[in-house]
Amino acid sequence: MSKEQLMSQEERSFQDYLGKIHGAYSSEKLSYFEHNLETWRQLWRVLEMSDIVLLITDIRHPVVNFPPALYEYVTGELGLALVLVLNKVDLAPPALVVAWKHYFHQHYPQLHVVLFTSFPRDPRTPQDPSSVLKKSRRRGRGWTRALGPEQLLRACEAITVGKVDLSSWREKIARDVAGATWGNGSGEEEEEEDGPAVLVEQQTDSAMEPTGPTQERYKDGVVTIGCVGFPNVGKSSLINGLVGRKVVSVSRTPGHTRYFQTYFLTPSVKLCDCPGLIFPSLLPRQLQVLAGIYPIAQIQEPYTAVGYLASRIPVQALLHLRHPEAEDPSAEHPWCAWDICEAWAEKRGYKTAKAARNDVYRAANSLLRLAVDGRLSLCFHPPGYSEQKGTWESHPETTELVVLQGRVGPAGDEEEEEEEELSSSCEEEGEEDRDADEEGEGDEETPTSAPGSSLAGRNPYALLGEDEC
Ligand SMILES: Nc1nc2c(ncn2[C@@H]2O[C@H](COP(=O)(O)OP(=O)(O)OP(=O)(O)O)[C@@H](O)[C@H]2O)c(=O)[nH]1
Repeated sequence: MSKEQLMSQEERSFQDYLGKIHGAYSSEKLSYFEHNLETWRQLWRVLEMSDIVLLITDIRHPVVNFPPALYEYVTGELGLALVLVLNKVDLAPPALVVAWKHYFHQHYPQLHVVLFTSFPRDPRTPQDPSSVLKKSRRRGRGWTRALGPEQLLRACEAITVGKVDLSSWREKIARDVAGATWGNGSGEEEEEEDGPAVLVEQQTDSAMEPTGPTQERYKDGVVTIGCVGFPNVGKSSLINGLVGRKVVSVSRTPGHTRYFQTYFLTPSVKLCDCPGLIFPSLLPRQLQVLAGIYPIAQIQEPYTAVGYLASRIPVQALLHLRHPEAEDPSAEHPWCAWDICEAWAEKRGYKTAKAARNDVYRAANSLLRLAVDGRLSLCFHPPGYSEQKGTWESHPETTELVVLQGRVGPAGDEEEEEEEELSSSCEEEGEEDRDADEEGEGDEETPTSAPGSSLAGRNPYALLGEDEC
């Protein structure tokens, strides 16, 4: 088939596909999903050129980010190894992470499951609740602190056994670990001395040409690892974490990566970063919002999603909110979503421009952003988790994960936190703001402590209810 024939066939099939989906399900039921064929093409091309596919998911809601159709296609039709990366494990209790790992092993036996975080934190150290208002920034050698490269290497060694020499990758990890342990924190200087560690290939039109799934595997002794997943699950951060420094820009705005790029991690390991892509599903709207699938800027009625969040984690306690009608702050008052938004607007000083009333809509958007960013962390459980919680908590892999995270954290000079003015207005998700939204590096502002820390010493994870799944 010529390139033109194939392109037009893809176009037709895609239109058919969209037509069938929209014909079978009402728009209220269907989730927000990718309608741009170019983005799907990038996924197909990345899968075609890969020897191993990494499907990156957010540990807070991994099933939301796991399309079973992709599993079937990659492992069945393409016959490739699929590594499921449960990413951002710093945002979930270790026992829950391990329970999810086993859930996926059990339901999708061909998966290799790897745990990862670019921001490891010692789960034994109680989290300061004022960290809700803080944003972590990574600088210099901070990226070498990622937890998971070693596990990922082991999975790739098991997959490629005898076909590619991955010793250069193993040596790189050893160098990174030594650097992170013995480095003196002035990462940026060291980085410059190291010189460029990776060769970045910008993709041209020819890279977008289909190669067909029969492409030679492990061409020239190089393993190509394709990183795919929903927007905002941390694909770019994971690549930075593997490389050990920032090679890909990271943003909390979903859809930041637009074109796929390849990076040589070592001479025999090539990484390929694919733009995030949302698969269609029948997920309720509130869940789509909290999982970062539905753009917050497009929500007309944010209060139901706030209510969904607040009925699962104690938002008002975590944010030290005072009930708008409370004369006596110690008295118990029933809260509704509107009260929470009103109290948050009051606390943050959000006022409407005209009447200078509390800007409840802005407050609702702000709360949803805190949830999507993971600063108010709502995690979903695999079925049956609550009944077996004790078993998962005492599971040897949980203990291992706690020790591992503790060994990497706490953050040193390489990671800084700063209190952020929480933004929530709709225009902030506009085109021109995307670049401004990119997470910076090297910002040297002094961390500030947030007022009122009576929750200090309490772990917000422990506050999760039992019915979140
Ligand atoms: N807590 C935590 N946050 C993370 C981690 N990895 C990434 N993030 C945050 O998640 C957001 C998205 O990260 P990216 O690496 O840009 O995600 P992406 O999947 O490349 O996003 P797209 O470009 O939209 O496809 C950013 O705010 C990151 O700081 C992690 O391991 N832990």
